[in-house]
Amino acid sequence: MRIKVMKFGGTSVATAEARMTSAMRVISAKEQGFRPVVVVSAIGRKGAPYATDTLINVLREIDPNVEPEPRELDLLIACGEILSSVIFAHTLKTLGHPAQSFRGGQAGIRTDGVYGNARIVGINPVSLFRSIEAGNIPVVCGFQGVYVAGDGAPGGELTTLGRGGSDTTGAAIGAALNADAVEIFTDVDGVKTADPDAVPTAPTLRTVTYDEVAEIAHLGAKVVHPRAAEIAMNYHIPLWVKNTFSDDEGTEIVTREQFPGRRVTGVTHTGKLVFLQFNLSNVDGAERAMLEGRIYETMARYGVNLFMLNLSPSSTGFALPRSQYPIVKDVLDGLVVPGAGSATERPLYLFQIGQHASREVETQAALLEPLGQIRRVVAQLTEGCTMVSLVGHEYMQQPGVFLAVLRTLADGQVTVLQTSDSDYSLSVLVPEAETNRAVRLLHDRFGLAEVR
Ligand SMILES: Nc1ncnc2c1ncn2[C@@H]1O[C@H](COP(=O)(O)OP(=O)(O)O)[C@@H](O)[C@H]1O
Ligand SMILES: N[C@@H](CC(=O)OP(=O)(O)O)C(=O)O
Repeated sequence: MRIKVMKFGGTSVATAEARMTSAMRVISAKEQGFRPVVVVSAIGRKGAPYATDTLINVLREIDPNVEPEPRELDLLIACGEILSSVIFAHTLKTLGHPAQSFRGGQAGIRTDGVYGNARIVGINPVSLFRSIEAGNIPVVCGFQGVYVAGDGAPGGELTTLGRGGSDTTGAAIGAALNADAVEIFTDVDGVKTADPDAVPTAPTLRTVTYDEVAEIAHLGAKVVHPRAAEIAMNYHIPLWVKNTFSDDEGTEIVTREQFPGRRVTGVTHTGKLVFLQFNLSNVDGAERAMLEGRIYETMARYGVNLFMLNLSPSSTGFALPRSQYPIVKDVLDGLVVPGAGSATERPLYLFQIGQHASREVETQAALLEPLGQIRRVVAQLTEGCTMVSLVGHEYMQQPGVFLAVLRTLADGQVTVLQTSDSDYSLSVLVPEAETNRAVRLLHDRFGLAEVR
């Protein structure tokens, strides 16, 4: 059985017309002899009545000061994909092609119990195979699964896979069904050398490797979810990114062996970030590792996505998405960590975010005053920044690339606040207002308009 998984993003199912275009692509795959399995995202983008962001706001608007429970939020936002899959399946039916919609759990997608950012732990595709064998086109809700705890609720708990997670559903279903290909349909021709909003002339890459695309995605390009690229790579599933609304051939994602060589692939940028640099010069040498451990354990426990990590004998720091900053401020500002030693001698480390102590920190300080010596661990706070990254393979560690990045930005009068690198990327933290300019400068400097 030649199965093709076809994932349609929010814009590809946004209107009846868009759904018709998407449905015709599914029918065409069926006519070519494939057994299509569809994965859909919620209808439309921010502002559309059933888009994920709109559903999140339904709870936030009740009282912005009360964070919704992640479990409840997942139950609500998963409705966006449920609505979308039923409508899409019915659209196919009206065109004469039997179709059946499936919630993530009904499609056999099991996850861990991390609401809002669950990971798929296994897929039992039996219901999808049955549906296909009965002549249907299954239409699976993207971005959701079910967590079944050993002694928990018998039907399990609904979970979502993190923003943009329908791509992950597509790749995972592709792996579970041993699909011939997974196609991610969106509103651009494929993976481009930069976000077309920043560089409208950015060309579409014809071929990228799984690790390049995972890096591009991790460093901010929404076009494919990094976990989708990882899953497709691990299970050797051919992956494509295509435009629902054009006949462009799209981007094929392949292994490094299939596409060796050295190049700069693209420039990406993240959304708004906040940068925190903790001054540890006040901390006894032996206790630094303990405090660093405490900071990073806390970030991991709250699922905070960290960028630009740095560690030195006197400080440690990282950038994080602006949207996650309230959680971090909540847990770290005013946190008290006792140092080693007897109750009367040990220092009490008091965390403070920003140069000016909040009321929370001052209250803690006043309460702790009689108990021992307080040592403040102050984090310098830089708000309103983004990370711009040059992505490529076998290139980043070449002598001179880093210098070229810094010179280009200096000549363009872009302030660089921090830098970091990995095997596949070089990143700079810049003021948010300079993001698009920095992307364009690097795109020009590395000749990306010519890359294919
Ligand atoms: N390097 C890139 N290549 C292609 N698209 C990109 C890139 N960086 C950012 N994007 C953005 O990603 C969008 C597609 O992702 P997304 O909004 O999640 O679509 P969908 O709703 O179809 O899943 C494009 O409209 C484009 O603006
Ligand atoms: N609807 C979810 C999941 C998703 O993947 O959406 P899209 O494919 O439209 O990016 C979200 O907005 O996060």
